[in-house]
Amino acid sequence: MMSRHTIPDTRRWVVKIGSALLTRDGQGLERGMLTPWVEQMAAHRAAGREIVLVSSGAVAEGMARMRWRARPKTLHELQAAAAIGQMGLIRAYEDCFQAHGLHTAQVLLTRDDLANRARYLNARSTLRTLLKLGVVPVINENDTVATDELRFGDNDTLAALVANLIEADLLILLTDQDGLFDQDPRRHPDARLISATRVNDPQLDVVAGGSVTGFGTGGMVTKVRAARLAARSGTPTIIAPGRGEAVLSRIGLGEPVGTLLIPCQEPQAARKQWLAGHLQVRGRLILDAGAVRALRDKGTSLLAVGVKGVQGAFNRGEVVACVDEAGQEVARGLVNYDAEDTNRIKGQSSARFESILGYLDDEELIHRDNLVLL
Ligand SMILES: Nc1ncnc2c1ncn2[C@@H]1O[C@H](COP(=O)(O)OP(=O)(O)O)[C@@H](O)[C@H]1O
Ligand SMILES: N[C@@H](CCC(=O)OP(=O)(O)O)C(=O)O
Repeated sequence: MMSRHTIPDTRRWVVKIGSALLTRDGQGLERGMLTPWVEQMAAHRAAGREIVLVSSGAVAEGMARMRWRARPKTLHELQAAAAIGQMGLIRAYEDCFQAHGLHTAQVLLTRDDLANRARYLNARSTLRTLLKLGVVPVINENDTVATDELRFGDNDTLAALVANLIEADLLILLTDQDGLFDQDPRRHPDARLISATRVNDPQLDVVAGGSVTGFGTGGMVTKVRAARLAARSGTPTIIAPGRGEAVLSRIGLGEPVGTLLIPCQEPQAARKQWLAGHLQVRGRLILDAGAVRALRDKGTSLLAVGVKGVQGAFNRGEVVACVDEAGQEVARGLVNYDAEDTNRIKGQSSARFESILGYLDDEELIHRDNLVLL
């Protein structure tokens, strides 16, 4: 099993710096704050590690520049603040990394970019190319265009999906606390730090609370969820204190910093991770009990004969959720027929597809290679 001892051998890191840490309670960015992190990341780069940075703080920096004291309420003001602040964020990182002879690249992503297969593959190749060129990508959500339904919302989720995208060896979430505690240390001064546990530890759902500062988003809830997402590519997560002395250097040495969340499954194939990380599905297929058993226990493809109902308007090749009769999601996958044709062939064996539809594309409704169990 992986442990702290294996961390020094990790090569590709995603480091996320959270809003709560960067904003200094709404005062905006201060370059001096970035200096130690950048210095340590540059040292890791020089030692052969690849680093992708996910940085929050655009909205807060935009607010500070416009001298807005309260977080704006309307979406367009928030998006304007993000656009203003992102300039400062990127400029600050560029200056700091340049001082170490390193180039940076700005990458702004929306949830849709990772949900669309072609754009996902493009983002992956671009990031890989940047890493090969020795550049440090600095990623944030593209807040200017992201609408509510299309948002990651918090950068923990974004960082985890980036870790999946590039199959990172380690995800580090730098925050304003020493790590994950058994209760929120802001409210309970006697809270105790959890040093390491597996991502499927049910205790995690009990202890992780939300964010209370008004600057961070999601708190520990989204960090635990991010660790579980990252685990799909076999990537362990460390939630660590951004203000801790030499925090990134110590993590690289395998020292017991923060909270280590350990994956407990074999890494999934990249295509399956993409499916599982898909935050939006186009439709739902309601399966009978036999089909649920076949998917879960036998790892088979989904056949139309086991489908009782079809919901949503989806096209061939889009992602749909497979739910049991109680509505619980069992799996998701890329469907081989559009919603209208799926409705016509549901409950039927593939031998009848041609007479019903006038053509036969695939015998399976979802092939097992394009299906991931949840
Ligand atoms: N069990 C817990 N352990 C540590 N912090 C917790 C816990 N539950 C809730 N929190 C809160 O999570 C906050 C960090 O999350 P957040 O504000 O979203 O930061 P960031 O911007 O770094 O993502 C902490 O300031 C803390 O108040
Ligand atoms: N994209 C937003 C950050 C979202 C956010 O606050 O996330 P987090 O750092 O996880 O609390 C920004 O740059 O302001």
